[in-house]
Amino acid sequence: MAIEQLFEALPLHYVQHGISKFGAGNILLALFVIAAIGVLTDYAWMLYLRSKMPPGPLPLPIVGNTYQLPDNKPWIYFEELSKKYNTPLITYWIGRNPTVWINDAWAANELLDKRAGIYCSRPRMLVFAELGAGQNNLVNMITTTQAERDRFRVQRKLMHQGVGIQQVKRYRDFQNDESKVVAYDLLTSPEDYVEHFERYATSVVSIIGFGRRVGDPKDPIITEVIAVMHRAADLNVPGKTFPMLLETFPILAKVPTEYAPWKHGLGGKGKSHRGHDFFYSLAAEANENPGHEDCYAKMLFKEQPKYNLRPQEISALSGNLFGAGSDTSSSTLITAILAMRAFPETLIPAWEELDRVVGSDRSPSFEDEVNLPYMRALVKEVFRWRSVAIIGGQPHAPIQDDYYKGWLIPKSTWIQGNVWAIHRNEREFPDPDRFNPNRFIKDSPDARPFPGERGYMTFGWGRRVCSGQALAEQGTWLTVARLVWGFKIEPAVDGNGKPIPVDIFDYTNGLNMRPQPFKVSIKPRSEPIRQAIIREGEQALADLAQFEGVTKHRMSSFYKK
Ligand code: HEM
Repeated sequence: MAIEQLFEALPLHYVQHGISKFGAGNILLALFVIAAIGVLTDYAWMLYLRSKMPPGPLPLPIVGNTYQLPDNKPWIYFEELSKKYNTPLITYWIGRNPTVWINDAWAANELLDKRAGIYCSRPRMLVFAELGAGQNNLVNMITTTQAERDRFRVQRKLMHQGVGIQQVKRYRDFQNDESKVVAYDLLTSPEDYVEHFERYATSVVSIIGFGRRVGDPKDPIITEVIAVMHRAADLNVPGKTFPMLLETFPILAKVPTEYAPWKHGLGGKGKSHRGHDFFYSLAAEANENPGHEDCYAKMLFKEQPKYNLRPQEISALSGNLFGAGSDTSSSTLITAILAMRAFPETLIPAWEELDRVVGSDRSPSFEDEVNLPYMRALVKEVFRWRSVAIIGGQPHAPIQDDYYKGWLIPKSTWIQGNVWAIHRNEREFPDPDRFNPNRFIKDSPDARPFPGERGYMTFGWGRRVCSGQALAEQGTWLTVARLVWGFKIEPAVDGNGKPIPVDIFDYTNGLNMRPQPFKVSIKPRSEPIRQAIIREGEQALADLAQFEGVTKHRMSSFYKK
């Protein structure tokens, strides 16, 4: 920060005057000495902090450990480091910025859940926050001052009014209908399963938010928003290239975008609000449309005077439904298909249970959940096996200095929960890459103690735990149960009739990860089941007709402006 201010405050005429008085060589020498002292002092400070903080590799001056980072999936590397140092926490320096990586469920629970009041903030984030919606978006909100915490509470409350545990029960009918449409669509184009899942997830949040369903998998609201989410997820992986290096050299963010290739593709002054204008326009349009009085956008406009909501806040609150809810939920369903394809033996007990409790004439409903313990365990294992938010979403940050096992965790440090490492710890999940629902069956020899009642940390922690968790859990349960009930998930075959293998490690590199495209055969399990899927699908489409509608807004047109 001090460097930035100095840079900004250095008027040109001082420099010219200095050169004529002392000579360019002397000036350069003086600058070099000052810079060297600056770097050494800074490095001494880094080493001092390092001696107090959880262990990790030795950082270099200025660049820290940045250049030791692997090109891909750094969470695997951090898991290895944690094993190497034999500590649940490690410190890794991206430039001059230390990040504490939590690689163990019990440590994550102790710090982020039990000490939630301390670890409730986010750190200063340039790429994701300051060049975007900043404090207007709940996801980024720093909560170090009382005023910030008060605003955070308002935003969490408003999110809760939309997708809190009690609220999401109201959405079950149309969520169930949209899930029936997925099964119906899989009958005609099973090879497009990714599109069907994306349409389902987007449509559910679109009905909640804007009272409008999304019936066409090619609707730009799906393709454009998911593309933006993938780009954001890629940008936010800790890396040794720009834009992540901006986090450690914030001064570079001040350079005008036209002279700063490292900022291309990010927001910029005057342009960074385009995405927000888009979501605000969607919300305002929904607010003016007659009908669906209980949609989230209308609620926000109703509450606007009471909470003095800024347009950017309305935009972020409603946009988060898409941003946080559609890619995550659809990626989880893709993972479920991969798991079923790679571990077919896990479907046999599920089919036995579904056939006994539900039968072939209808698909499972929310009411069946209580009678389907194996299905419940299978869905929990989907959440555990390959969690979509693989580094726990955005970092947390403590609002004061804190200590864990004698190590210092300074105020505002980046704290990242390494869900990859947490969910692959042999102590809690023996043979962790095996998809094994028995881990979640009570008293099973494969079950192990795990902090918290759910048995996984897929949705984050403490006061920042995912606001949409209840919605995502109920929808994932229902849709996965329906897929298992309805379909045989088998190897696809190539031109020579040979089964096409799948790779359970072949995932994307984003902060929200999903399997790379893979081929699979999805066929109805029996004729009566096929008939039931058609019957229910057609009925669901008729029920959903009340939500048909089009928007005049396109995200791409906002970006072209
Ligand atoms: C499978 C689906 C989903 C997964 C795995 C997931 C996971 C996460 C994770 C890990 C976080 C960060 C938590 C933390 O910082 O400790 C998060 C935050 C958040 N999620 Fe989700 N999410 C999902 C679906 C949704 C949905 C459907 C919505 C909304 C409709 C949503 C809204 C949010 C919001 C608003 C936050 C920010 C909370 C805050 O910073 O206070 N998520 N989510």
